[in-house]
Amino acid sequence: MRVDIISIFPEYFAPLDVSLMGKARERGILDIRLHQLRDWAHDVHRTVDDTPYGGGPGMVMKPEIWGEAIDAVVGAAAAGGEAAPEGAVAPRMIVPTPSGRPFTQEVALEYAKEPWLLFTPARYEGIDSRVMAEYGFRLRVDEVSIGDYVLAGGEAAVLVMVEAVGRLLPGVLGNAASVADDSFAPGTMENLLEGPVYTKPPTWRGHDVPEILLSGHHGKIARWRRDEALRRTAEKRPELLARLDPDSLDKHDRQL
Ligand SMILES: O[C@H]1NC=Nc2ccccc21
Repeated sequence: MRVDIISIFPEYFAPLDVSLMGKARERGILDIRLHQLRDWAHDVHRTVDDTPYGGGPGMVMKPEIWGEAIDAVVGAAAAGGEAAPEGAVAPRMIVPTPSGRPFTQEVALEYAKEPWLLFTPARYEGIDSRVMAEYGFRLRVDEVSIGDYVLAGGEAAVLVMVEAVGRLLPGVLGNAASVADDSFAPGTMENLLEGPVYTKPPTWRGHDVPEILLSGHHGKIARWRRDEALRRTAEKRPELLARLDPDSLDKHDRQL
């Protein structure tokens, strides 16, 4: 998967050089390319923002700069100037914004199927809306929020999304099974929070690991884990239980 990120703070993405994402890049599973938005600002101060029409606080990011940057990143491939990723003549454009649709595990799975993503994190009050309108015709533009709170800019949201998507790509996680057992993963754990986890020692400061986990009885362990997931979900996120497909609950579940 190719991932292009255009930002005035490309250094913000240094964390993508380490750990799982770093290894995925070294192994060519993820091809992340960072671009400094100001490279397309031609005035001496490399200005990327201006005051909002209609008044109001803060600044809005200028459409011309974004247009030139996106054309340069996308156009090079679309014009054949640069090898576009296999099967993609244009990327999916993802605009992090508090006013976007919720970013969920389902959206991460959707994005993980894409050969090419373009992230356009904004600072200030956001990007002039005509940029999304302009590219809405040529690319699939998706305005997405990672949560109902306000950040200083979209860069942190891009880090969250790249990690959530990157870890789903084949070969990134050592043990593929761990994707299937994720909280919110489709299938048995869909809409359930993961239960508690334990490792050695069996007793620590007087706290014992639940006996069942030491029993080696895989059927009972799976049952205990599902019970704990249902209990934890009921306690912390009851609204998720309402989304559970009743047919996915067995007789035992219903007794909880
Ligand atoms: O994803 C959003 N969630 C909350 N705040 C934001 C601020 C800037 C960009 C994106 C977001």
